[in-house]
Amino acid sequence: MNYIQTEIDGVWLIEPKVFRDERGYFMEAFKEEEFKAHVGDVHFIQDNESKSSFGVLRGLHYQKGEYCQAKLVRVIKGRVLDVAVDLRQSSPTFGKYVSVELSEENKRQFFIPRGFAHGFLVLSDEAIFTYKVDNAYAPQVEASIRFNDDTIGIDWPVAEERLLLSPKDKDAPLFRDAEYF
Ligand SMILES: Cc1cn([C@H]2C[C@H](O)[C@@H](COP(=O)(O)OP(=O)(O)O[C@H]3O[C@@H](C)C(=O)[C@@H](O)[C@H]3O)O2)c(=O)[nH]c1=O
Repeated sequence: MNYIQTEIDGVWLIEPKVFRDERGYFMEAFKEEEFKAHVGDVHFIQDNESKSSFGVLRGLHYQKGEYCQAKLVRVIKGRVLDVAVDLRQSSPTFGKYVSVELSEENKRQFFIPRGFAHGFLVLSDEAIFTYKVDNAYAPQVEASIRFNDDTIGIDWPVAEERLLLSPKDKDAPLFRDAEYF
């Protein structure tokens, strides 16, 4: 696997080695020791999966305080634009974001450490998204930031009229009202 540092410290792009033959392909999707050596000692405790159709935008999500989560995300069907927003107040990239296209074809993975908000937009007809998290789901402290907040200025490649968001995400607070880390 190739571990590539992104422009935001702590956010990684991971490219698995894919072995193709006449049967199809094989790849190692997660290797704890290797992950630890490159990225750090993250103990994942839960795997999640969601399916969404074109234009679905989930995010920007985070869990507050001690329930914050690191996420290792990937796409097993379709194509998405995945985005991580730095909420770490002492970080030189506080308020900045990094985005990457993840797809069934490129099989890239994206690691988002604790202290970030995360979201993704589906670019294919359908996408199945799967991810590991290192902390328990805690609905009492889950929070969203508005996907089109001007301060963050994410360049989403689908027109707003075509987006489908949950009511909670549509009315999410702005970045200036978020809880930072
Ligand atoms: C995230 C989550 C949701 N749920 C339930 C709550 C709810 O009834 C249903 C759908 O939840 P949501 O609308 O929050 O699902 P969704 O919008 O897909 O939320 C996810 O979005 C992406 C961008 C992330 O980064 C994730 O951490 C998570 O916040 O699933 C769980 O039971 N466990 C979980 O870990």
